[in-house]
Formats: sequence, C-alpha cells, structure tokens
Amino acid sequence: MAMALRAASRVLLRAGSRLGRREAVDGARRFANKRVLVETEGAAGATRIAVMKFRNPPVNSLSLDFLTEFVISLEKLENDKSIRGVILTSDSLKRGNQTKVAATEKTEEKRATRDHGGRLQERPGIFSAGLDLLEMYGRNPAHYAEYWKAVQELWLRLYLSSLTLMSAINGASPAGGCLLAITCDYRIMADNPKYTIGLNESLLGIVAPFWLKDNYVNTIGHRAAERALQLGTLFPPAEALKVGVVDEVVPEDQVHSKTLSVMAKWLAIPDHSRQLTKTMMRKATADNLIKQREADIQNFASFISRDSIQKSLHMYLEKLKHKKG
Ligand SMILES: CC/C=C\CCC/C=C/C(=O)SCCNC(=O)CCNC(=O)[C@H](O)C(C)(C)COP(=O)(O)OP(=O)(O)OC[C@H]1O[C@@H](n2cnc3c(N)ncnc32)[C@H](O)[C@@H]1OP(=O)(O)O
Repeated sequence: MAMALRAASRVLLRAGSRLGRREAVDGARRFANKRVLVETEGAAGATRIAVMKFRNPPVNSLSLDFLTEFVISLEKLENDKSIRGVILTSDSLKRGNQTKVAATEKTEEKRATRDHGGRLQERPGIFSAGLDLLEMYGRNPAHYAEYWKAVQELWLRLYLSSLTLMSAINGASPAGGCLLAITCDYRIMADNPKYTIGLNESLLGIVAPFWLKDNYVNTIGHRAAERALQLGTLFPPAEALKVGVVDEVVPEDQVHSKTLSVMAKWLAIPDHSRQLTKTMMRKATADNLIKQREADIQNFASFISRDSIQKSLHMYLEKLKHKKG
C-alpha cells in the first residue's frame, strides 16, 4: 500500500513537472497547471503561504483532470518545506471591480446573464459546483471506479494534510465544493446571500459517501448533519456560520485579507504540536476510509451505474440546463 502510494506520487510529480510551469512575478512565485493556479507569498528562506486558485470554467466542477492537477499542486506544496499554509479559493469570475482571470470571452458570456434591458449582468461567483456530474453520468463502471479513486485521493490528501489549510469561499459551494471547504482547518465565506454551501446530494437522488458524512459530522455535529444531509440543505452564509459549516462570514471584498490575517495567527503555533493535534483529531476518520478504499470504490461504481440513479442524474442535469430562462 505504502509502495503503491509512493509510486503513484512519483507518477503525479513527473506529470506535474510536465504540466506545470513556474514564473517569477513581483517577488512572488507562481506555478500553474491548466486548471489550478498556485501563487506563493513571502521572502525566500522565510515561511511562505500559498494560494491555490481553482480555474475550471464554467463552474469549477471537480472533473478528473481537475482532481489530478489539484493533487499534483498540493503535493508540490507539501514537498516545499518553506510552505506552511495554503488557502483554497476560486479564480472564477467575480463581480464589481475585481479581475476576471480565468475566463475566456465565451466563458464570460456563459457566466453572465442578461437583464431586462439586454445588458450583460455577471452571475454570482462559484467556489466549486462540486463533483463533475458528467464524470458520473453515462459512463462505464471502469470510469466510475477511476473517478471515485481520484475523489477519495483528493479528500484523503486534504483531510490529512500537514499544512494549515484555509478556504476563502468566494462563491457557491455545493456538495463536492463543500467537501473542499470542510477538509480545511478554517473556513471564511463571503457575505453574499446568493452563495450557499452544504451537502445537497440527497436533492440529486444520490447519497454522500460515509467518509464525507463523517467529515460533516465532525464539523457541525451529529444532529445538525443528520438533518442537513437528509434535506440536502444549502446554507446561505449567515446560516452556514450559525450551524458551523463556516467559521467566519466577512464582506466579499475582505475574504482574502481576512484569510491572510487568520492564517498568520495559525502559523504562530509551532508546526509539530499543531500537526500532531490535527492528526489526533482526524486519523480515525481517515483510517475508516483507508481500510476500505477498494470496497468504497466498488460500492460507488455499482451505485452510480444503477438505472434509477442514472435517471435521477439525467433529470438533475436537465433541470440545470433548463433553469436558464
Ligand atoms: C455511494 C456514494 C454515491 C454518490 C456520491 C456522490 C457525491 C456527489 C457529490 C457532488 O458533488 S454531486 C454535484 C453537486 N453539485 C450541484 O448540485 C451543483 C449543480 N450546479 C448548480 O447548482 C449551478 O450550476 C451553480 C453551481 C449554482 C452555478 O449556477 P450558474 O447559474 O452560475 O451556472 P449554470 O447552472 O448555468 O451552470 C453552467 C454550466 O455548468 C454545468 N454544471 C453545473 N454544475 C455542474 C456540475 N457539478 N458538474 C458538471 N456540470 C455542471 C451546467 O449544467 C451548465 O452547463 P451548460 O452550460 O452546458 O448547460
């Protein structure tokens, strides 16, 4: 198992150096795959933090390619001893005077809607729309198995990361988007009622896996998780804060600066004691998946292949397609 993990890591790293490119930008360093941009801040030799920006238009869904690139980027950061903290955020279209970094013109058009006067209005931001529905619909069991293995890998690496992880939630964050957030040590969400966060799987006719349920229970408690999972609740920021899905809600234009200042406080704690504490809190939950990874993959592949589940996903995709007026 350990050998297999090391071999997989070597393959990912080799792929990473092929896919990645490094540049120096105003003293900060950055590397980018196609779908994940990583910027590091701080002087050489000193503690640095990294910002991982998702840019998988139109909705930052967790496609197989995105998951692969994400894990490669995270592994690079884990291997860089000068990096102690990482912020996860979205690089997708933002509103107001913020920059549009990732979008092509076509995507910008897609990410916008027209008001009654026919003017383009930008739609709300998206942290991540969660697992890519097109990876789970209309494919074969071998594909589902490969996809699920990549989903598990992402969750395990985030949940057990020795880095201090924070999410700066600057948009909608359903299901797999919420997964990314709740693996982090701290979550800060933009105060925009159009953004919601939660595990809404039941609304799609599917079920969150047991390990994600455990992560949710560890975050918001058993009773709140039981209710929110059954109802598929997507919480707006104020409610997300109340129930504990997020730790702070701040004005949208302060999400990044606030996350940086909270990160500074966390980085004042000695790494070894913080890391041992994190492992103590999380190991049993992660081990629960590690000891039955293969069974979980087979369970997912057979569950998602069922006609009734494929039908539910088809209906959900149609609903998404037709919601646009
Ligand atoms: C045993 C275990 C079994 C199963 C476990 C499975 C666990 C699953 C976890 C998941 O994460 S499932 C995915 C859940 N995600 C959602 O429900 C989000 C769905 N999307 C939305 O609600 C909205 O798209 C939005 C994120 C709020 C953004 O809205 P907006 O109006 O800005 O965009 P629009 O809806 O028009 O979408 C644009 C474009 O993107 C497609 N899309 C949206 N979400 C996904 C997705 N998750 N995967 C793939 N594609 C997605 C959408 O269909 C549109 O496509 P189109 O332009 O071609 O029509």
